[in-house]
Amino acid sequence: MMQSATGEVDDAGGNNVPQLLVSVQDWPEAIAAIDANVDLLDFKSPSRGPLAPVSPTLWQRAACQMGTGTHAGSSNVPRLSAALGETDQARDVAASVPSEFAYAKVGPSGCGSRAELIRLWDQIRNDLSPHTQLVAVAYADHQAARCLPWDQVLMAALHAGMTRFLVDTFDKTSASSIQLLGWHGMARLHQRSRQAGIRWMAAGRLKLTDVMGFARHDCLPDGFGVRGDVCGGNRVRPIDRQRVDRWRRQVALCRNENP
Ligand SMILES: O=C[C@H](O)COP(=O)(O)O
Repeated sequence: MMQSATGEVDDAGGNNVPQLLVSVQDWPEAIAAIDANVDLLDFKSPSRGPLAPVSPTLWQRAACQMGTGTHAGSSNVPRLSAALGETDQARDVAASVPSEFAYAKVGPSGCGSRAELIRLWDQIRNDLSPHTQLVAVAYADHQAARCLPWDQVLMAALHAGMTRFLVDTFDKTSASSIQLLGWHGMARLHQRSRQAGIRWMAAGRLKLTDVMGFARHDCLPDGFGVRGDVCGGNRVRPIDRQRVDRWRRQVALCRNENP
């Protein structure tokens, strides 16, 4: 078992990083992702926004089947993650997230100050089970989302005692997080997260070919989050199992090259 700078034990097993998170919108997609051995199964409704929630019924189903590790036919038990939506929507649904979920994420759009963001996180954390960790989300296109840039979200997360940080994009029709921040920005983000002892995950219209770019620029995150690229570019279409397999192999390659 590996312990992070924040004292957290790596529950995925030793230096098994980076990990792969795949966002799914229904149960057939969840089964495909589980069978492809993803590390994190993230429930999200991609046609309704960057971090829109699925119905609580689907959360319950996942909790029942995965919480007990009884998904028939697969030995893989990924950890569960719930996208809660942006601000008010997240406030409405947070209390319905089953305690079997390891992580939840709230979109920060419209939170233009650190105080506002921390108030939102406090409200959501209050409604989540103590077993569910809230992940701080920054949008690389923060101007489009009318929220704070990533470095200020990271500092706020540190202040609020959060230990996980996701960089994503708000506008899913435009640039990727890499195009928005550049490799220089990604390297800074990586360095600042490491200094802060916060685990970070890269997302935001990433492509399979980007994975090795992170390795080349010496800024491999603790995880990659993907949806659009495993759907063949259109994130509202169903995920393609072969594409998930390719992502899993590529991420595994990083693991082997960065022991
Ligand atoms: O949390 C990860 C997101 O679902 C990424 O979605 P995307 O790859 O379509 O930008």
